[in-house]
Amino acid sequence: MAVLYDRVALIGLGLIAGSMSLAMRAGGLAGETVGYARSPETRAAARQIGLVDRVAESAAEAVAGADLVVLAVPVGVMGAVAAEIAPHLKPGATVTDVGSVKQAVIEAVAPHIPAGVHFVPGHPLAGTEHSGPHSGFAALFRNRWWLLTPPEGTDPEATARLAALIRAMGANVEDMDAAHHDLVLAVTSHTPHLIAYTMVGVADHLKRVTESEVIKYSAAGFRDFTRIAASDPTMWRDVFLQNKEAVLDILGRFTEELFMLQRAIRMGDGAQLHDYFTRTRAIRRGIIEAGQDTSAPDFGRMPAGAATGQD
Ligand SMILES: NC(=O)c1ccc[n+]([C@@H]2O[C@H](COP(=O)([O-])OP(=O)(O)OC[C@H]3O[C@@H](n4cnc5c(N)ncnc54)[C@H](O)[C@@H]3O)[C@@H](O)[C@H]2O)c1
Ligand SMILES: O=C(O)C(=O)C[C@]1(C(=O)O)C=C[C@@H](O)C=C1
Repeated sequence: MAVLYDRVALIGLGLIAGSMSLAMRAGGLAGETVGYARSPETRAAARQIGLVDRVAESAAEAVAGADLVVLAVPVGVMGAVAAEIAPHLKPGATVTDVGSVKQAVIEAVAPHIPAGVHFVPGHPLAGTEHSGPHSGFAALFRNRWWLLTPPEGTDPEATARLAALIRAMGANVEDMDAAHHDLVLAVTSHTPHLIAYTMVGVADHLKRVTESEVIKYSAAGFRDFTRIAASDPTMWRDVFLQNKEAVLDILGRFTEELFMLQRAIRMGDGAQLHDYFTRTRAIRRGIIEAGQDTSAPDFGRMPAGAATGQD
């Protein structure tokens, strides 16, 4: 594989940045990777395991001379990090981010990007419940979608080069409008996470009544909820605060459906329940027939055979 960027700076050294670094190393895609994270413990851990080629002591040092800068921090601090690095960006460089929310990140980051530097926002639809410098792995993005939401007027060459890097890491790239992205992700990722957090919270309250039974007899469905509910609290706090409108919209619809099902149960309306579950089963079967495996944790997995990157 050819080197696509001579120097790549990764700001934040957690699951996503770590996985990118390892994937770029595996494919020989970057001349050098330089990383920075705010906490000295994270920088020390990254240095110890050789997560990047070089760990910098400041964000400014990390981005100096970098051809690609990746913002891989919680969405709530993207703007502050962009402000910090802005004066140190190399003319002609590309800045991208991997945040789970796009409109709020664009609003926070774009005003800081100097003329002559390209900003191409993005979001890999791949992750796990783990975080931190030890959690990354090179295959994370393989056969997953990676959405790019370049605002109008973004340099097409900068976007195409970033897309080539993403494909070389094994993912498939699609462009999407940022507002549409936020609504889609509110349905497929953000609200499901909130529901998982809530369900585990309910079980925790119940534990006082049932003692250890909740854990002891937890079946696959509840186990999947606990996996999702183990996700990083800072990341998810920021996602809900930064994608507030779309999540509240979907949550409102969810609550209406839940009340409707609650009423059907109370009224003993078996036909309504059966009809509803028949419809949802058809949706799941339709997804599988289209070749998309939706088994947790892969909301972002591509239809089989859609990968165009290396394997
Ligand atoms: N975890 C997922 O499943 C997933 C998937 C796709 C996208 N994302 C997005 O990717 C981004 C990173 O998520 P992650 O899972 O890699 O998180 P993580 O918690 O594993 O890593 C975040 C890193 O950012 C660092 N950091 C925090 N504040 C900082 C600051 N002000 N300056 C410099 N470094 C700072 C932390 O020290 C840590 O190294 C988030 O915006 C998240 O929404 C996450
Ligand atoms: O599999 C998981 O653990 C995830 O939560 C990954 C997941 C998702 O919801 O699909 C979470 C947040 C992201 O922004 C992208 C991917």
